[in-house]
Amino acid sequence: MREEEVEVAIKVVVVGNGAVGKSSMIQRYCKGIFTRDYKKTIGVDFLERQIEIDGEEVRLMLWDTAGQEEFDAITKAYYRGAQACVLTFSTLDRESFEAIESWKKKVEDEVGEIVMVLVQNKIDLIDDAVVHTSEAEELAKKLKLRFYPTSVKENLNVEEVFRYLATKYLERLNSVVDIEPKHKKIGIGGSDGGTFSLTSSKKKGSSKKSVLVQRCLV
Ligand SMILES: Nc1nc2c(ncn2[C@@H]2O[C@H](COP(=O)(O)OP(=O)(O)OP(=O)(O)O)[C@@H](O)[C@H]2O)c(=O)[nH]1
Repeated sequence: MREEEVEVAIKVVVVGNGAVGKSSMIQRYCKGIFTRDYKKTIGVDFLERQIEIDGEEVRLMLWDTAGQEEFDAITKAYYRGAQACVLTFSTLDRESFEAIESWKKKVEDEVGEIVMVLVQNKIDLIDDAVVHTSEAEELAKKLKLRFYPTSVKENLNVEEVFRYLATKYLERLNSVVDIEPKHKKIGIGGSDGGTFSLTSSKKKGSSKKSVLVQRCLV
């Protein structure tokens, strides 16, 4: 077992109906760009970005999944091992809002209960909205999720969404590491537990936690 401090890696899946802005959100967050072109995601894709939370390095691996049902069989396989999820719908697409609970279920059926957030994208087009923010807030309350209205185009709240997920995940991780006996292998996140495993190696007298995250994607 390695003793040095190892970064935490978090697999985040971004889900929601087609054309709600999932690929755009990931591109904005990881590459700082926005494009008007719509190119349907076929299957899955992933980008990553490293951030710091309370002095801790966190690597976010953002998995972009196709919104169309025809790709369900492929995308479901990629939910495995996810530790966080962005449930996305569009301000201009009522169906995408109504599909949120089924997206949540699809993810939870694969990985169990993980950190999630509800996102209403394209808020820059609020004048043409077919879903009101108050309805989204109500849904978030019902599902016990944090809600963020975002505009990927205007770069509004995108950073906040991913920072929230990472912070929440670290909170859970740290509380699990604190209560686990030393040197015991633990899993957090997906119910299959097979994609990531964490080994606590907290040293006596050391206030700093050292968490080994092994990445073994299927
Ligand atoms: N006005 C506006 N347009 C956006 C925003 N986010 C994305 N779009 C546009 O919406 C369209 C669809 O965006 P994508 O990111 O490809 O959507 P997706 O959810 O990945 O779609 P699938 O790959 O089919 O699942 C593109 O034309 C984007 O430019 C936003 O915040 N505001």
